[in-house]
Amino acid sequence: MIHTNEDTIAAIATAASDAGIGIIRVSGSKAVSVVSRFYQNSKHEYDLEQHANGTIRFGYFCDAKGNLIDEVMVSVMRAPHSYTKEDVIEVNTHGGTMVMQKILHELISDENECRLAEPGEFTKRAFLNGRIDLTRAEAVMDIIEAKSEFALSNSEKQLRGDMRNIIVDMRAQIIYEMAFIESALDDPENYDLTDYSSRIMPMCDKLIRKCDNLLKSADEGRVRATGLSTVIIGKPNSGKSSLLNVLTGEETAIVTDIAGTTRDVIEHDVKIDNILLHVIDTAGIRDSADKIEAIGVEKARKFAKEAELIIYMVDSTSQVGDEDIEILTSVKDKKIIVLLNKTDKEDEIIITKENIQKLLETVGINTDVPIITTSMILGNGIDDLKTAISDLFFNGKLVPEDEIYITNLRHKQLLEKADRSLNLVRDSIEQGLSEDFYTIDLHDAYESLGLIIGEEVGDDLVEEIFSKFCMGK
Ligand SMILES: Nc1nc2c(c(=O)[nH]1)N(C=O)[C@@H](CNc1ccc(C(=O)N[C@@H](CCC(=O)O)C(=O)O)cc1)CN2
Ligand SMILES: Nc1nc2c(ncn2[C@@H]2O[C@H](COP(=O)(O)OP(=O)(O)OP(=O)(O)O)[C@@H](O)[C@H]2O)c(=O)[nH]1
Ligand SMILES: [Mg+2]
Repeated sequence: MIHTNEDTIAAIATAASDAGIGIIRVSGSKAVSVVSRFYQNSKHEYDLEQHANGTIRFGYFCDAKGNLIDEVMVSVMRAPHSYTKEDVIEVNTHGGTMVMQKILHELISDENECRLAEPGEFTKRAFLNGRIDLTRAEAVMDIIEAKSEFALSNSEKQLRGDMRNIIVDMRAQIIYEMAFIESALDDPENYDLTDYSSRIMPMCDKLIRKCDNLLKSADEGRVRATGLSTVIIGKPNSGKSSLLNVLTGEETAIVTDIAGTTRDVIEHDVKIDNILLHVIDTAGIRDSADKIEAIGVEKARKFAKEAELIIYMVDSTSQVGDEDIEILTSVKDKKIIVLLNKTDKEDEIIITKENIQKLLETVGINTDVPIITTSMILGNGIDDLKTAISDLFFNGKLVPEDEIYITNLRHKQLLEKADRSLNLVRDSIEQGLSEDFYTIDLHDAYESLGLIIGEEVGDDLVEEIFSKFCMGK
């Protein structure tokens, strides 16, 4: 059967796991009549067709033969006042996977009337029916996937329409100039292009700056949203796994006093204030005859190479030397924080911050690398570590700013394209080319920005974007 946007669709909107309540959502012109077939009110006196909009009522959901499946609550939201702008019914059942599946199965059994929704199809309809633009539809997905305070708050801003408004505003400025040029070329008597280039130049610069600022936010936005990949490396027994455990607040990794305890990499997401870190604990680096340990050491080096942040762990009660130089050299171009650990063993400390400073100089690492004294046993130095991370990556700003960050690769690429087109407009102006030259590039910029909010976007792209959504959304 060919799926169309006119079909009535149904899907489980809540998680596919046992929960208190589950919602099965139905959308489309047949929604009310399809659900009516299975819905009974306690006194049989009540008809779904009469159900007041936006209200919820108790009743029974029975199968086609009239056998009770579950007691439910049903809400009706008629077009256009619904999520999809179509008639929407939500059946609230007990949230067992079995009961939700059974009800869904009844609803979609008669395929001509109602079929299973594709992933993201409800939100796709909200977009196609004009309730939300593409950035807001994408925000819905981002909210569901958000794993940090930042990711969530940024996506909520996008859902609110902040991104859309910026783009709409930029496009309005572009189309105004395009219209002006066109009118002037058609009707030179009434529209004067004398000195026009000195007027359009500032506008162009402003738009380019806007693009550049948004693009700048993209890299920071990604780190903030998906987490900073952070690798803890150092010699065996320095306290790397202890740090991971302190950060996660649980026994995530095995800690013993035997050098070479950690062999494989251990990964864990850790939230530090508003920053999400993807922390990777690794095997202590040394030459090992043990085959398994040697593989672990190789892995540690590989992960360190791909990391965005290196936490270099040093045992302050143990000599530093060639091995440290060798490890630090391999990560010298990364952002590094050095932890000088085990400082609770006051009498045994032989390595100081100054020694580390010298070591870093030997390796040729910038001397403003933070060196923090810590004790994993006492939990000392963790706050300093947090501050150092926020300084390194966010200039000390931990609270998300009110500005919106670009976190979507599609938006980033289209903004880059618009940026390039606007720079071409700028070049044309500088070269004193005639106005009709600008319009081509202005139009390209206008189109690229339009694709971000979903105007002039083709069916293929719409399919691709919404197919990444989850079921029932
Ligand atoms: N039960 C339930 N909870 C949900 C949703 C839902 O669809 N059902 N949502 C989504 O998945 C989100 C809420 N988003 C929504 C956005 C708009 C409309 C809506 O009906 N809008 C209409 C009418 C607005 C009104 O009456 O004020 C409109 O914009 O025209 C519904 C939900 C999160 N929680
Ligand atoms: N006194 C003291 N002992 C610590 C501290 N941090 C870790 N230790 C101890 O040092 C030993 C090694 O700690 P681990 O966290 O397993 O060290 P590691 O760097 O993961 O070691 P490998 O996995 O072998 O590379 C354990 O006995 C820890 O209890 C600290 O700050 N002070
Ligand atoms: Mg370890």
